[in-house]
Amino acid sequence: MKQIPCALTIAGTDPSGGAGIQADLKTFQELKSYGMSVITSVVAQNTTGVQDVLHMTPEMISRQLDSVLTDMPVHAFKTGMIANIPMMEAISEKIIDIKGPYVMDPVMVATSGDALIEKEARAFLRENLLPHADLVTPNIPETEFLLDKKVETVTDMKLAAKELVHTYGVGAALIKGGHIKGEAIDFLYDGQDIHSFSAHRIHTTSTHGTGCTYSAAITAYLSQGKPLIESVEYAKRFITASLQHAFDLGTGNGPTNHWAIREEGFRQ
Ligand SMILES: Nc1ncnc2c1ncn2[C@@H]1O[C@H](COP(=O)(O)OP(=O)(O)O)[C@@H](O)[C@H]1O
Ligand SMILES: Cc1ncc(COP(=O)(O)O)c(N)n1
Repeated sequence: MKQIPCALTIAGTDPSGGAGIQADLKTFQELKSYGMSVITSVVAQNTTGVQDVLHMTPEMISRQLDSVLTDMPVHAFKTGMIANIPMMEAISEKIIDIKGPYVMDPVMVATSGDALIEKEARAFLRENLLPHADLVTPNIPETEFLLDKKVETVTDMKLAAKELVHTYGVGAALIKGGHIKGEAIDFLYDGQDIHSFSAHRIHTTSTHGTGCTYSAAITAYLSQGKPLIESVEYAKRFITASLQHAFDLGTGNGPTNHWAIREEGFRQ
């Protein structure tokens, strides 16, 4: 029987469907991996910002992880919003048993500017969860929080990727350049070489959930057994198309278009 690629996301929710668990599951589905999810926080949010948050207990996160891990294969998984230290402890205890690659999207602040992680938890994430990850995908502000220094140029981005791997023990680091001027260029350091992934900057305000969708696409491709560099390359095309055809929905920063590859018609 054909093996079904299975991808898991451990993240917060977005009832308006553009970010978090909802974006991840849509992306897994679109890219033909079987999607599974463990919810860390229920977030009342939409394209304009975050209205309220309810955190799951660490016990409930562990129970959800047990439900998945005792019954289902996980060929790759990602983490997104993990708001506090007890949640991080619960997650790090369970994920060490998962064999598939781990993609960490170190979610800290929503596009709207609302904080999604407690300040004291940032260092804990870096010291305790990051070393378990095969890939971390910070945007520029997240890279600055993780390394406690300014990242302003492409040279800074490349150095930051190397520092995350060599000093903090993550397998590979992809620094995303959505927040600097010019080309939308991302740099991946895999422990050996720097690889760049570039796209023309698209003039759109529909960027809600961009980081979630990108890391979910990488996770989907990894769950299918594609190598890291190829997974990032395909995911970059996916996120660029999703931004190019982004939906004009909501009154704030609209969601990206998870169906975009059908419109672009490129092969996966
Ligand atoms: N306006 C844009 N045009 C094209 N690509 C973009 C644009 N904004 C972001 N990207 C790309 O989208 C991905 C997410 O990047 P970024 O915005 O930095 O992350 P986040 O959503 O986590 O803040 C990266 O590949 C980045 O280069
Ligand atoms: C639950 C959750 N996780 C992550 C984000 C970040 O979204 P973005 O990719 O726009 O920075 C979000 N808004 N909500």
